[in-house]
Amino acid sequence: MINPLVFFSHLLGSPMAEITPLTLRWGIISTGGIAAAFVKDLLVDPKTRGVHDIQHQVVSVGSRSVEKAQEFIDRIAGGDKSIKAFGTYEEVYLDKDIDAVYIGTPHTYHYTNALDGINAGKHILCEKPVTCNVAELRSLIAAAKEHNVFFMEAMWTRFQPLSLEVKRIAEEGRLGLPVLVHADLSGNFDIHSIPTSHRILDPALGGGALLDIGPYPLFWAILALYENPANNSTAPTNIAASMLNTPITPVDSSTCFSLTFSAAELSAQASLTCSITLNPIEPGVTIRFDRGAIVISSPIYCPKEFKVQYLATNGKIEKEERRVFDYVGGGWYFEADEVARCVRDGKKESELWGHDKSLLEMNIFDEVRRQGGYKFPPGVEKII
Ligand SMILES: NC(=O)C1=CN([C@@H]2O[C@H](COP(=O)(O)OP(=O)(O)OC[C@H]3O[C@@H](n4cnc5c(N)ncnc54)[C@H](OP(=O)(O)O)[C@@H]3O)[C@@H](O)[C@H]2O)C=CC1
Ligand SMILES: O=C1OC[C@@H](O)[C@H](O)[C@H]1O
Repeated sequence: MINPLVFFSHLLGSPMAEITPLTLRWGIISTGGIAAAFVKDLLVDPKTRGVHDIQHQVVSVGSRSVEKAQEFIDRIAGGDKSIKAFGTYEEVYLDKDIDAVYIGTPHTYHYTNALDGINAGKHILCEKPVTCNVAELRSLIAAAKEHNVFFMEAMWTRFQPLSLEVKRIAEEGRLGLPVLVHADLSGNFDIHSIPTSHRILDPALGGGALLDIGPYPLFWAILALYENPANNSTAPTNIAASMLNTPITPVDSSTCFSLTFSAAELSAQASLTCSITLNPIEPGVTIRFDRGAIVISSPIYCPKEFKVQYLATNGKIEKEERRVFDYVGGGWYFEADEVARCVRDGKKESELWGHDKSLLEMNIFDEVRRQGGYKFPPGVEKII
């Protein structure tokens, strides 16, 4: 017989729950900037964000050099002696003490790294963009199904409390249906000062604006338009794109792409831009509806506030509500919590950022690159 107190408090993630939290044991691939940010967040006590049903443990770190792996553990995890430092990624995939692998290498390595982890029977959280092209992604999804493991692109913004609230308001009906999304992510990478071997400039590492920061404006279009029930999960009927190249290497410095959703009940468009030479703008995202707007502050990968504007019949703003979000840590642990819960519950993909959304993203990026004339150097795409 189910004890209702335990049952309901489990659903609420309450400390009253008489359950042992699941500990997800992580192996980390690479020691770069995002791997450091992700691991710092894994080390934040989940109770500080009201999470009591799962927890995280960093078990091993793999780098192309064992010294770098150890230096990473010393710098990020206070030299924790229980964390293993490996000088190859393979040792992480084969580590019997881990459940899941986090991949933080440059874009063009994601396919091979994720495939190696899947083939070793590990659950995978792989940085965005999940692969170079949709063919690679299809192959990874097939491999994950064959090996019966969880697989997800690390689209961390989807799991942040602000995004969950934006989605709730967007779909509750008061604003009507969404009509237009404007979203921009720009970041000045000082491309004239960094080496051409930097991952943001090197085409062999998938350099340029689209693949690195394009996922975020697209994410907001997916959340607001693709996910809207009136869209019935249909892909855009039109994609139009253009790219500006850097004068330094053949990667895009800025990209504009627009999407039209008109196959189902929804008639809506997204106008999306990204740049590696411009500074961020405010607001980063505006979602316009029949009867109002949601206006989201930069940085759009981890916004801390948004405004909801309700329009009167004359089109003037009759009411504006401001919502502010704050939390300890960087905000990457929300995606890690999702992985832990999915693994605990035997799910092979997330309901919030499932394979369909990564496939949509990579299909759109392939088309934007085709229209913009962005080609990877030969051999970079492992599957075409
Ligand atoms: N979700 C988010 O907020 C963010 C996501 N990202 C994504 O994470 C990925 C990595 O970005 P970032 O951490 O900034 O990159 P970094 O250059 O800082 O780190 C990449 C790491 O990958 C490893 N690596 C393996 N092969 C290569 C290679 N040929 N050249 C360079 N590094 C290599 C290295 O680790 P080692 O030497 O230890 O093997 C390196 O430290 C990208 O796909 C990016 O899109 C980036 C920033 C933020
Ligand atoms: O994911 C990202 O978000 C922040 C950017 O600065 C970074 O280059 C990108 O990879």
